Amino acid sequence: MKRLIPILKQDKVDTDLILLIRTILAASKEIAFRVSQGELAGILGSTLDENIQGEIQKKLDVVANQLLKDMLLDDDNVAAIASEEEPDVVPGHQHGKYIVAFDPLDGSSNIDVNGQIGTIFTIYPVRPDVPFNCERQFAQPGHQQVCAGYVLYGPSSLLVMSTGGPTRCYTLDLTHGGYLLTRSEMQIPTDSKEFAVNMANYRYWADPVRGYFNQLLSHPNFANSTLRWNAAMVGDIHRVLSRGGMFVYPEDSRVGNENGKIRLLYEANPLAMLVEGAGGIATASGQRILSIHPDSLHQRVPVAMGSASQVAVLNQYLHDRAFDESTTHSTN
Ligand SMILES: O=P(O)(O)OC[C@H]1O[C@](O)(COP(=O)(O)O)[C@@H](O)[C@@H]1O
Ligand SMILES: [Mg+2]
Ligand SMILES: [Mg+2]
Repeated sequence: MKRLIPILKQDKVDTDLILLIRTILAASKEIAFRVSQGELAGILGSTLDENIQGEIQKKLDVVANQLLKDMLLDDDNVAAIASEEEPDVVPGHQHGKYIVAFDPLDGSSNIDVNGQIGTIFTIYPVRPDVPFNCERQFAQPGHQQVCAGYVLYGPSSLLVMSTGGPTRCYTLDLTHGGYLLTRSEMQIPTDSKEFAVNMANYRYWADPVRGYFNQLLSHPNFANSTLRWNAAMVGDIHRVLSRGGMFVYPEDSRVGNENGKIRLLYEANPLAMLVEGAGGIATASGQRILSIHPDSLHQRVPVAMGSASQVAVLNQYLHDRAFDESTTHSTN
């Protein structure tokens, strides 16, 4: 089985970037160990603190965030970091070549029930035109990412990562502690019957979104459709990368959810790079996610990503409904 570092060298990845990836993965192994220890490691349950998202932080959110922060700030290649659990940019080294953003623990609501959880990360080159430690460093569209990945802490710990080429999957080998290549090129089937959405939010959706899911649940064209929802985007996207399907988190009428729940910088962008690298598509209201120019660290985007034709059908439906509504209004 091939090991990670020789593969990155073969892919001609910059040496400093390889060292930085190694730093992130060292933190992920420590998190994987704590996760496997569960209550024995005292990582279950909540803190009394609220993060910038207005969510009560889980103990493991805080532990994972601190582990990644400590290790990254020790790395000279890092100019600045951003995290779901940090309100602002955390400055690193003035001459660092890269900036890193991460969701230290994705699927927080699954922690106390031993469900699937993960860590999502993304790396960009530092912008030479703005100060190394300011928020504008992170105002780069997703297609500027030089590396994106997640570690899924499940029955086995898996790393899925791209440095711009294929989306590859590695398994953490507990016998020698390294990630070994287990899937050299993940390819998403173009079509699928599986979809992932939190249907309980139906009441908050706009009519066109409701209309699409009404069709999905009743129209003969969509017979045999199957719903899967892991409550951890990293787990749902891993299933999509492994056997196809579509992940959707629409905008809705709840306060704060005007753009849905998924954060652009450290959730949507890295997962979009992996999905596109595996032949799928990743959109926000029909627009390519990787072309969006971020305007704030924790901004959210409505998401539809996965099997290309499945996502295209959804976007076409929403586009047609929006068009119908606009023509109806203009003729009234
Ligand atoms: O509670 P809901 O509506 O099912 O939302 C689940 C979604 O929220 C998330 O858990 C948000 O991520 P965090 O756990 O990192 O906050 C996603 O992973 C998941 O897809
Ligand atoms: Mg998350
Ligand atoms: Mg999180």
